[in-house]
Formats: sequence, C-alpha cells, structure tokens
Amino acid sequence: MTPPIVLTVAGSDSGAGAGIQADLKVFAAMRLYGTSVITAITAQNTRDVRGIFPVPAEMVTEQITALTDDLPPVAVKTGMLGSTAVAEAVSVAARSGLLPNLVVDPVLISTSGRQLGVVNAIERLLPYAMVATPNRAEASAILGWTVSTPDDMAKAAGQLAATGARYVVVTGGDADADAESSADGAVDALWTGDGLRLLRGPWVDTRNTHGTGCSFSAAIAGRLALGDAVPDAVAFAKEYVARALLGAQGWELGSGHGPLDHHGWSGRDGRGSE
Ligand SMILES: Nc1ncnc2c1ncn2[C@@H]1O[C@H](COP(=O)(O)OP(=O)(O)OP(=O)(O)O)[C@@H](O)[C@H]1O
Ligand SMILES: Cc1ncc(CO)c(N)n1
Repeated sequence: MTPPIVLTVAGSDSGAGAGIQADLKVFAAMRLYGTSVITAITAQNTRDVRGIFPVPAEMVTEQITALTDDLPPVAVKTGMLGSTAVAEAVSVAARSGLLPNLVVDPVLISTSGRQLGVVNAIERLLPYAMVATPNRAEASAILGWTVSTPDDMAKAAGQLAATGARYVVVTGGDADADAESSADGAVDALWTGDGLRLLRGPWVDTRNTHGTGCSFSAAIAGRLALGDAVPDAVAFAKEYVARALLGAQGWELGSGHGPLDHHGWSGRDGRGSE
C-alpha cells in the first residue's frame, strides 16, 4: 500500500533526538512517508543548543510549495519555527489550505534552556491548528500565568482554545523537575472542544527525555494521516512516547538528556497492531 504523506515543519537537531530528525524517525516507525520543511539549523547535542542558523522565510515557503505541488501531505506538524517571519510564512500556507490536519507544537525553549521560538509568532499559527500541544512552560508563556498542577493544566487547555486551536493538549512531561507531580504518573490535559479530560499514563523514570514533545506531536500527526479522530490520535501518541521512553531507558547516548527509542515497539508494527 502507498503510505500516506505526513509533513514536519521544524528545526534540525544535529543530535537527532528532537526536531526534524525525531519527527522523521517517528513517521518511519509508523510506516508513513515523512517529508520535511526545515525552518532553522541548530548545532545541538544531548547537553545544549550551541548555535542556531535561521532559514529565510522565503526558503521555507519554497520548500512548502515544492512539497504541496507534488507530494501534498495528509497531515502536518510544526515544531521550532525560530522567527516571526517564518511563522508568518507557515501561517500564510495554512490559511491557503496547504497544511491540513495541522498539529502545532509551540516550541519556545529547549529542554536545555535555549530560546527556540517566540510567543507572538506561535499565536499567528494557532488559529489554523487542529491540535496544539504546549507543555506546561509553553502554556504558561502563552497565557501569562504559571501552569503547574493537573487542575492548572486542565484550565489552561480550555483557555488556550480561545487562540483558535480546535483541540489542545497541555503536556506534563517536565514533571521530573517536580517530584510531587511525577508521583501522579504522566498527566496531560486534553480540551476536545466540548470538554476536558485528564490523560494519565505510567511515569517512566529516565534521563533520556530529549525530544518527547516533538515525538508526541509527530505521532499525533501520523495518526491523523491514518484517519484517526483527534482523541484517538492523542491517546496513541501518549502510549507511543511511553514505549519509546521505556525502550531507551538503559541507553547511554551523550551525557545530557539522551534520545528516545523511536523504533521501540516491542513487537508492534507502526500502525499500532500487535
Ligand atoms: N518521563 C516520562 N514518562 C512518561 N511520559 C512522559 C515522560 N516525559 C514526557 N512524557 C509524555 O511525553 C509527552 C510529551 O510531553 P512533554 O511535556 O515531555 O513535551 P515537551 O516538554 O514539549 O518535550 P520537549 O522536552 O521535547 O520540549 C506527553 O504525553 C508526556 O506526558
Ligand atoms: C530543533 C529542535 N526542535 C525542538 C526542540 C525541543 O525539544 C529541540 N531541542 N530542537
């Protein structure tokens, strides 16, 4: 069967744990055909982001039109956009209907603390999002108040719907900074348009968490490309990330936050059947 096309619009991570490289691994693990539009090049490893080279907005537009003319995606995710000009170029494409089933991961700061995006750029794109996937820090930056507990996450998910995103998942993966919340398991809050749900999964105790957010949003886009409804795609992505974290728990790649095992299906195929 010809695989569905799924597109990532994101930054390159030289360490290949996050960004474009992580997204393409997720798509490959799901046996989808992944394409990519690169918004910035980062010099990065498991410890830090050392340099950022932005791609000009015109070149981002040229990549998008080259793909939509010949390899049109069924679903799309965005990650690091870098600049307001790039976010504007991506918003123009979204407004023209070139980016269907759009999952917006509002990347603002890397796990290692480097600024990778700006709030007003993300806000331009959110009205076109089918799903937005901010973590707690990103939700806090967009809303202007500190999102911390599961109750806060649920409230934030509802408030973020006002940005125009149809579904919002506020993820709680940075809870390793916060032992109390990791004791509750891995909690995410989902706004579905007509209600809120808390999604709970087992907490995986590991240092290898580089790229969890990128992989999560890529897996959601992947399942949308396969025809899932959004809540099912989100549930699948949560389980996928948990498995990928477990698979890489014993890995020793780099001395910082190492990558996930994107192919760690434990006998499953990429489309979720045993
Ligand atoms: N240690 C963990 N154990 C289980 N699930 C986790 C863990 N860390 C993250 N997750 C899950 O991974 C998904 C992505 O969430 P997370 O909050 O980590 O994204 P993020 O902070 O944007 O990632 P990044 O660090 O790549 O920016 C969520 O479903 C979250 O619950
Ligand atoms: C390129 C890139 N995108 C996203 C993230 C966030 O994890 C990162 N560290 N690097």
